Amino acid sequence: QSSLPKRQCVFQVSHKNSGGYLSAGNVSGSLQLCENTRCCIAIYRMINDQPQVDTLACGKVETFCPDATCKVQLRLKNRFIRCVCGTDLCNGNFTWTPDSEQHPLTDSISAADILKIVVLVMFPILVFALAAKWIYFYKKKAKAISQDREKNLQSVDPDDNILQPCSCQPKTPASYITNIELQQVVGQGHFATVFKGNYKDAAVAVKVYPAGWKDKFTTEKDIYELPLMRHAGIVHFLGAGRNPSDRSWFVVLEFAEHGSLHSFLCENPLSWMQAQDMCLSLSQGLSYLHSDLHSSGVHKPAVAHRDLSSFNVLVRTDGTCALCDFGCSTVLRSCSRPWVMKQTKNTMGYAQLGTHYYMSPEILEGSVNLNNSSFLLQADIYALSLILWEIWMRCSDLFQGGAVPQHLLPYELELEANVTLERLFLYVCEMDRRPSIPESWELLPQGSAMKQLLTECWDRDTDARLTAHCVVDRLVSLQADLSL
Ligand SMILES: Nc1ncnc2c1ncn2[C@@H]1O[C@H](COP(=O)(O)OP(=O)(O)OP(=O)(O)O)[C@@H](O)[C@H]1O
Repeated sequence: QSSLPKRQCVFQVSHKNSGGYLSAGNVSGSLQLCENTRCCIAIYRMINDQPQVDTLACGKVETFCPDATCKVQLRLKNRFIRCVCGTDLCNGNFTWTPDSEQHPLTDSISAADILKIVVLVMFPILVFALAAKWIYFYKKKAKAISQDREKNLQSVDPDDNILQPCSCQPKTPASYITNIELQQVVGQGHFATVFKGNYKDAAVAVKVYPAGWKDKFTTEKDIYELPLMRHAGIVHFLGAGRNPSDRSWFVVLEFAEHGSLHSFLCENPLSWMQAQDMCLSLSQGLSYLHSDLHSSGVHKPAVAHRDLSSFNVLVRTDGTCALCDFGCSTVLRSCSRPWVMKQTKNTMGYAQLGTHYYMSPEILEGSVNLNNSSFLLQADIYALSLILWEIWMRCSDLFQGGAVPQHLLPYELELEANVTLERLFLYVCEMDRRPSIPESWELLPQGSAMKQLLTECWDRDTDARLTAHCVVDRLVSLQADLSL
């Protein structure tokens, strides 16, 4: 690229996202000389069915732009039109007619593009319709479950045959999950209700799925039952079954006294050592989940969590963290690289599954390569970095001389609560922005290492992100450097 003259693109940005695109190359008037790309970009916002310029600039991330001219690509519920092209000033020459919107790209799109559009546009609609139906169904069931909560879970239905863990796991005795007394509700997720339960005077957590959510239940149970899944960084699985009275499905887990990391951080500021224990145990859990292990003839495949957030991390009494909620997870089979996904249909629905604050730029944008599932692990790393940021933002030792901020979700400050996917997309993908790191951290001995760790994990370039194993090493050496 260095021997070629720099690509010239028309430059015009709206106030909101000028920061991100200004850095893509030197601007002179309405002309920009691209620094690291040969692609120009044009983004139009649809207002009253008419496109209005949002951004014209050098592309920030595109490395591949085979089209010489600016061809319309529909994006995000048709509210934005975007094109990427690869000739000088090509982004200034954009023609649009309502027909091109109604029949998008019929002349030029490939089968892969059609698939992408179907996945991005049709799938969310389908999921939304199913979700609405489910909410109705679920509310009825949840009410019934709450009314029954004082009753014991009765013996499992032998016909369901789900208490047969894989041969590599210690067998879960059927008697273990009988006669669990359900107490109060401790969590209400999208799919299931989590109760605190009592089994032989010991606290357990019982996650109850309504009868219609067998798929979700099975995905989660199958992940817990993988060989060698017992690890301090993963909540301990005790058994699974079906309640014959209302046909609901349940998994029984170790009970984490402090509940989710999110609620813990809302209520508790942390010392540096507490924060460090949490970051380390969480990263170790993820590193273990991502690892492909062979031990004594037993194989644990790599697993991508795919819904990592501070809501899906639990805090134990000793202050360590454990991963939970594997209802969206995917097992990666690794006979030969690149990774092969076992559950491809799950992968297509990724964007709808994650808690959206934590969705990585490539997932938000839908630009992932579905043939190479290592992107699933890299998307987990992006989410991990946001959780590390959340933990450190509640660490009072990192705000000496000032009050520790209240707990905030990533991007909550910048985009307010209940941010839409569209605003998140603009902020994270188009503007390439991330949660802000306090300037005062630069004065701390560990500040620059923390900043480097976060920025390398939430890098726009998925291949540049650290592995979970590497995050563990960095956290350990961060602590070791401070102890010197
Ligand atoms: N083992 C446990 N011990 C204590 N609390 C738990 C446990 N498991 C889950 N919870 C609580 O229940 C909440 C919901 O659990 P979980 O995320 O597994 O449910 P879900 O329906 O799959 O949620 P999601 O909406 O994220 O898919 C957690 O955020 C946590 O507060």
